[in-house]
Amino acid sequence: MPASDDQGRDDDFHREEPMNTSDQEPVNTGDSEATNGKVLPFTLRPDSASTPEEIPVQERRDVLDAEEVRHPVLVDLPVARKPSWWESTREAKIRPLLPEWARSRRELTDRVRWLALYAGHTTAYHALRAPQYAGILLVRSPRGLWRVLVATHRWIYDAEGKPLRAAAVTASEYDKYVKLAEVRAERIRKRGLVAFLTLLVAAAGVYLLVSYSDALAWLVAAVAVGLLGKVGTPADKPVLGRAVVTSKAPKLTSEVVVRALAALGISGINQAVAKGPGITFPAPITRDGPGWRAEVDLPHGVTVTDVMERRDKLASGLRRPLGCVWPEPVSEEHAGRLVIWVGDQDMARAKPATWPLAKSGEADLFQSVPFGTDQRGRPVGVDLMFANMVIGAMPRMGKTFSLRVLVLAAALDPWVELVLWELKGTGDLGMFERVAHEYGSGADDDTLEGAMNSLRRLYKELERRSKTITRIAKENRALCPENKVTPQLSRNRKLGLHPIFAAIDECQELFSHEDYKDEAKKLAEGIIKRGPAMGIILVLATQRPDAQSLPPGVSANAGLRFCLRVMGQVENDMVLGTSSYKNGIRATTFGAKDKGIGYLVGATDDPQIVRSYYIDGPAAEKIVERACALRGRHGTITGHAAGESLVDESARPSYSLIADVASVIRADEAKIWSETVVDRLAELRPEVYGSWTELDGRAKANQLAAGLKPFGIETVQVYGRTEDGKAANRRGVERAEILSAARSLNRD
Ligand SMILES: Nc1ncnc2c1ncn2[C@@H]1O[C@H](COP(=O)(O)OP(=O)(O)OP(=O)(O)O)[C@@H](O)[C@H]1O
Repeated sequence: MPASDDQGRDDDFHREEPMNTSDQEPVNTGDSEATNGKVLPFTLRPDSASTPEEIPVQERRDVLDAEEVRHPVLVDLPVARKPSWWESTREAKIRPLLPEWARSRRELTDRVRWLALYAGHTTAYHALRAPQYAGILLVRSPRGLWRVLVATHRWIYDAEGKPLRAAAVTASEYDKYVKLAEVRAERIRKRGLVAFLTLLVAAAGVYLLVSYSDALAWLVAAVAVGLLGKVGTPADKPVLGRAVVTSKAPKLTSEVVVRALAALGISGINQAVAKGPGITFPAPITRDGPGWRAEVDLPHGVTVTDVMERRDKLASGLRRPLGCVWPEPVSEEHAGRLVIWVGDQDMARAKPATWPLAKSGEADLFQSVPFGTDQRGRPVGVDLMFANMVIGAMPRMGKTFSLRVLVLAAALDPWVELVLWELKGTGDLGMFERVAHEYGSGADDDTLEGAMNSLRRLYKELERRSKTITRIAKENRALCPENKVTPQLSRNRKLGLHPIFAAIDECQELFSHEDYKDEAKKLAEGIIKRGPAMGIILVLATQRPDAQSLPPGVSANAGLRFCLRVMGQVENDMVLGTSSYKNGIRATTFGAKDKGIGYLVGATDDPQIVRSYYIDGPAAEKIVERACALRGRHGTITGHAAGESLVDESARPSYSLIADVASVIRADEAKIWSETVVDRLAELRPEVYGSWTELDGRAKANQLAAGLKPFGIETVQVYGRTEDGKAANRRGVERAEILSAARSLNRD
């Protein structure tokens, strides 16, 4: 860099002034050799006394372009201003008066119950062993008596002074020895008297008690034997056994945490640790539930995600099993604030908590329903109303079990209509037949058609409900302030706005079915988008969370997501939402034994790790029995549960697809494209075929093909011309075939 023209005009200007040391900014010509590549403090050109703002912009740019003068912008305040007491205190975080467990009624009851159980068990354990303890004490009492006698003798005869006297003899210190002997004689006299009097009082007391009653005599003897037995007990062989054996997890210390973080291979952490205290702890490491909680401020530039994605390495660094180590972000703080919770026990091995509604109680879907517990064993609930849910996992990881918890909760709300389809055919939801309005289990075409019919009904129901809600909102705004179903409206049977809980297990059977996939996707998307406000909750569970099994339009609109173990990033993001994997929310880190454990997104601001409540088949049956009785009382056992046929004969449509297709094909059309037929059908009967028109050309053809299949009609390739005259070859039907099928149906 060339030297400045101004160099030498005023030598003072060449001094590197420390920044902000005077009111008037120092001036520097910016000689490159002098600065040696260093960024200089804020400087002004020497040829004027003007401030930077007064220098013409172009001129300043030229100077910068030529790199003759550096102009670092002053960004820091000259003096760091300390916030006032008022400012800092007002912004301060208020710490709760009581610890979290004391504020939660459920947790408090849990603890009290546990304490009572613990006390009861310990008492019973020792009471049962009382004879054994008595025997041990009796056997050890002679040794205890001997120890008491020896100790008393040593005390009276001043045994503690013996080494001093011996030392005086060895050193031939006559005076000293005489003094010590006098002290000893004095002590023996006094202590002998105290011992004699004590013995006398004790003997008199014992004599009085013994002569008062035999029971007292026995009691005195027992106490004496007990005390002597205790004295005669060796230190390493206690009389009482342990009623409860606790396995103590190692204590978590800041040293252990820093060592583990430094072993993650994150360069930002390593550099900071090498330089000094790069990792800080904004709060002390404390016990939190059944584990330790450390709050950590990571070095600048390191994020919690960096640590979360190395959870296995962190566990290795902490020397704990993977299922014990749970790093998580603190969303209300900065991206580098990390909380590491280290459980005493592997989450998968911990005893599953009991579902709070297992024995008694009703649920209300307008409130949170208990779904599972987090790593600390705290209950986690989900607000199902106004939400939809997607559950995804690899096979056998607990998908159906977790869905079952939600269905049980819905069953225990007597106002909720249950629509349940289990498309695997194993009858995992079979116990709900007694309470479900619609139910089906199987992977066959009839069951799939039944599930499709349910979706079609719910889709239509959206329309009816939206009209009802609009009308109510117009008539009485207070009844429906937010244009959605309220608890009050849902209880009014005349309005038909009760919550509908629809669950489809193994939904991939529909979304990947050649004939149904397009329609199923459209219907599910519509329900998932518009259903929540109308009181319709759709829960979809799948063991194959990919784009074919769970259309992105469906998964993207689900408010609640629960992802148990999956194999890869795609499945993870499919269930938990885009970029979840990148943000460290990785259900891929769960192991094969982490059954029922998954990431729950949408229930709170931050994703949570939750283990769904474990309710096995027989327990679920019992709960459904209760739900059935409850619904019986409210008169809400309807549809399938009430023995009504799923296909209501009276409501069987008076039209038929084949007749409708026959009626929309003109006599001069020997062959016709399926999509043209669908458009004409929609005009003919919009309430039935209206939704088909929203499909694209190919999907319309698939839809018609699926509809005509039961009549034995297959679609064929039809050559024709589009509206703008272009030739095209598309799927279509032959008029003759349709007419013959329609005729034979009429004859039947
Ligand atoms: N919360 C839980 N706690 C402990 N074990 C569980 C939990 N949930 C499920 N399991 C265990 O996992 C096993 C598989 O559960 P489930 O049948 O729900 O799996 P799935 O994912 O539905 O399987 P598939 O895909 O084959 O239908 C169950 O037999 C059960 O023992």
